Amino acid sequence: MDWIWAGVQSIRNVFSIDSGYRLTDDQVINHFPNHVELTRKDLMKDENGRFIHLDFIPLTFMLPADYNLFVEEFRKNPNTTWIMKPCGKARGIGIFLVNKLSQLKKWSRDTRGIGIFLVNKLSQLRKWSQKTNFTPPTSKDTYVISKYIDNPLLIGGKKFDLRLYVLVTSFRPLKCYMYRLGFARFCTVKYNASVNELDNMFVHLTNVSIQKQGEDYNAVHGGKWTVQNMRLFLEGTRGKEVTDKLFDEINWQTVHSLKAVSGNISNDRHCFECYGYDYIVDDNLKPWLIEVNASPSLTSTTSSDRIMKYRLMNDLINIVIPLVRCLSDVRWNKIPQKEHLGYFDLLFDEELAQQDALNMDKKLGPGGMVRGRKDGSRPSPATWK
Ligand SMILES: Nc1ncnc2c1ncn2[C@@H]1O[C@H](COP(=O)(O)OP(=O)(O)OP(=O)(O)O)[C@@H](O)[C@H]1O
Repeated sequence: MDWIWAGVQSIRNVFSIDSGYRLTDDQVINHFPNHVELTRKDLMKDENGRFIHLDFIPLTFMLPADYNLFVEEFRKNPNTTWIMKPCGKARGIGIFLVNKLSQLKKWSRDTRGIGIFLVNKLSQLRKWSQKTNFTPPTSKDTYVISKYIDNPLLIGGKKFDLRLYVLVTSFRPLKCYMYRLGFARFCTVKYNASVNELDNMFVHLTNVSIQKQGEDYNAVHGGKWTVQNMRLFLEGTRGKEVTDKLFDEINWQTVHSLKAVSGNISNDRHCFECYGYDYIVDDNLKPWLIEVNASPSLTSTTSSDRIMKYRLMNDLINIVIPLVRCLSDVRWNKIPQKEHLGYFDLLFDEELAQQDALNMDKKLGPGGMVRGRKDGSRPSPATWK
């Protein structure tokens, strides 16, 4: 049996028709062929090729392609701050905040090859393409610009985000697991939304690679808190009910982001994926999905980090390997017994949900209706549909 752990670059070679490589019945690999559908900043589209707009993802535009749409939106709310991110990069590289259109114009002048300009006639485009010998922008040239969540929940006055690990063993039917040992990553400098601090990345970006460069970085705890400690803190300060609701909402958003792309993913049974989900929680305790990483970093910055990542790999192997052994029969995507899940919890099993729905229909009879919860919160995992 072969367990292949490949980088996202190598995956293209493995699945390319030219490589002539075919996975055998006892081989599994850690990415789906087109996993980028969920993780590339500019690619989250539905099966009809339309951008997915989910109310838990900050409003986002592509630049330069959506510049006009962006300007329209900007003018509606001129006091909003936006965050610009280069599409093909990670670890906070090339990110900056914008709160004036003039900053964007300056950026477009300073950035060779990505002139932003307004077009209202096709003839202008034609002229431009002749002049520039038109080549479509590559991911290197494109940026996403997203509404900046400027009211993050602060702990000790500092902004943080959550890194959660989600294992997907099948997209159709969707089967996914949430890891209990995720963590919160804190900024080293107290949050300050004032315009003067917009350039201060130690205030705004929670990436460890950025924070590590700051004077106040603490190498012992690495500016991290386990999700479990975060949960306890929130239960103590805000109450159990709202804390449970927050984490239910995070689980629900995760499932919905996966379901949104599930129709587009090549659901190869040799593949599994361990995604790194990044969430920011705002001061109303609403979680916002910021990014999904297909290759979450497995390097460690502290000793507890090392132990956690070791456990993560161990638990992941314990789930995936038994599934590989049944690749050629119907058991290949069965959910393992609870005691074999380690720190993973089953997040969603579409087969189970369909079965539940069927049973519910039978119970209610024709025209029956399933009501939501009285407090308006989302239903529990077993019945997510
Ligand atoms: N819309 C937003 N509102 C507030 N903060 C944001 C927003 N988007 C990103 N950030 C902050 O910027 C950081 C970097 O953003 P993001 O994770 O999207 O970029 P990245 O460079 O791809 O990082 P990674 O290495 O995690 O892939 C986040 O960790 C978060 O702290």
